[in-house]
Amino acid sequence: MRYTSLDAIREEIGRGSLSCRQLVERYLENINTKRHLNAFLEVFEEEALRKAEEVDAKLQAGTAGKLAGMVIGIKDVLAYEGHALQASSQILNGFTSLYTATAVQRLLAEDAIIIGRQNCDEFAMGGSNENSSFGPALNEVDNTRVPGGSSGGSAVAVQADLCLASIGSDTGGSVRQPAAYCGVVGMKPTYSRISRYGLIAYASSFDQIGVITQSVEDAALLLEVMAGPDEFDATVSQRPVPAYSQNLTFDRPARIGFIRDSFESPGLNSEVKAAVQGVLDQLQADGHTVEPVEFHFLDYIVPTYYILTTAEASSNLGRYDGVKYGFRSQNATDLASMYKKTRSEGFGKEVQRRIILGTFVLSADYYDAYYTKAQQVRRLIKEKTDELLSQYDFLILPTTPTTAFKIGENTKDPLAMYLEDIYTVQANLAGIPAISLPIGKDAAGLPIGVQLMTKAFGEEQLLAFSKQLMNHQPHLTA
Ligand SMILES: NC(=O)C[C@H](N)C(=O)O
Repeated sequence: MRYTSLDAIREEIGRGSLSCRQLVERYLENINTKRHLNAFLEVFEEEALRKAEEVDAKLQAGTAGKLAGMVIGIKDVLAYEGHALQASSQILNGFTSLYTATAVQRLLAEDAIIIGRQNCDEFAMGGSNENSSFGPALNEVDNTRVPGGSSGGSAVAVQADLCLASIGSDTGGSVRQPAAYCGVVGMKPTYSRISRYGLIAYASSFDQIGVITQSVEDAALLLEVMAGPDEFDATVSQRPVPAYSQNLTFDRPARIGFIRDSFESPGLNSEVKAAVQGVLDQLQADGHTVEPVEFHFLDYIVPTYYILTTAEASSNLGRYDGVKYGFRSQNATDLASMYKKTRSEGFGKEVQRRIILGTFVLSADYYDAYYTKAQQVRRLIKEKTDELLSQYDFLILPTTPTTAFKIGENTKDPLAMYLEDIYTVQANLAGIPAISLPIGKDAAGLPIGVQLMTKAFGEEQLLAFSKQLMNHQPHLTA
């Protein structure tokens, strides 16, 4: 028996047959029996139980917040005061957060229970969780396969019923891709919708906090709680936040464009293609307008993404120098060797690769050829995407070209790994919201996800339509 939404939990609590303490005990037991999945780097056992008792008392008194009964795991890139934080990296070994991320603070203020810190790719760089310095998290469906990444531990935790929801971050698909591989819901809102204060920076013009849940309803509720202006992050939108969870009805025919180029790309697995085609057919049968659209930038989006994100990362990660945070090499003889050795020993291979690539594209001789050019292409991608979204309510495409691949399969070939992001990075380049919904399984039982994108700040219609899509097709429920 598993709970698939906060509503189901609250109903049971209301009936008197469940308390928050019992709920947390149940998740702790699951975490314990499924330790091999390596989803959590740390479990806040005592603290979660204490908080559960507090929430039980508040529920009795009628003073509990919106998220009472919601047990959440947070990706190891979100600051939580007094708790270790290390982006799954050795360079932050021994570091403790001095403050709490705004998003996490808002969850706590609504009585969410934070149960632990989740495994991910180092500094959120990766698509398989294999770049974690704590080893990969494992896909629960098949332990020889990756859960996706970078929010791999967060997706597995929801897949394996170790918590009800997870908070991850999405720079180029890090919430949606693992959600697809694990058969759960993953949503990344509009860039600037949620404060990034307290989120470890990877590529600041792309990074967004996102949610991984079993139901669209829970995604809506979490987004509504975390979103909105924040004095600690000047890039956050001042737009008021709609009550997403109260407006989940979508009762008109939608105009849907499916990106034809994404269906014709050679790397697309035939079972994934057939599953997404099945969704399109169903939508059409339901009276929605479904039309193919041209998007000729597909070949450019992965290079553009990796030039710009590595450039931003090379700058953001400059702060880890052994002076201020976490790890410092013991093998240094002078200041310069301290910087060098700290960074060489503290960062893993993929992070070093990206710092070097980013430094290269920003170097004086190559700046215009790569960085400036990539900024221009980003603009074109954004303009084309916005244009399509002025004609269509939603754009639909697969979340990923394949289902979860084998551990080790892509580690020797970074380009193959980067190409897994081909369908997800468009939303980050354009700054628009996108969601991955579970739509079934391949012959081996591996989950498949479909992705929907909508215009900036269109979260309300995206969530409402997603709910309809999930409810309407019985096989779509997680
Ligand atoms: N961080 C992300 O959103 C995932 C992407 N695969 C990356 O490595 O950049």
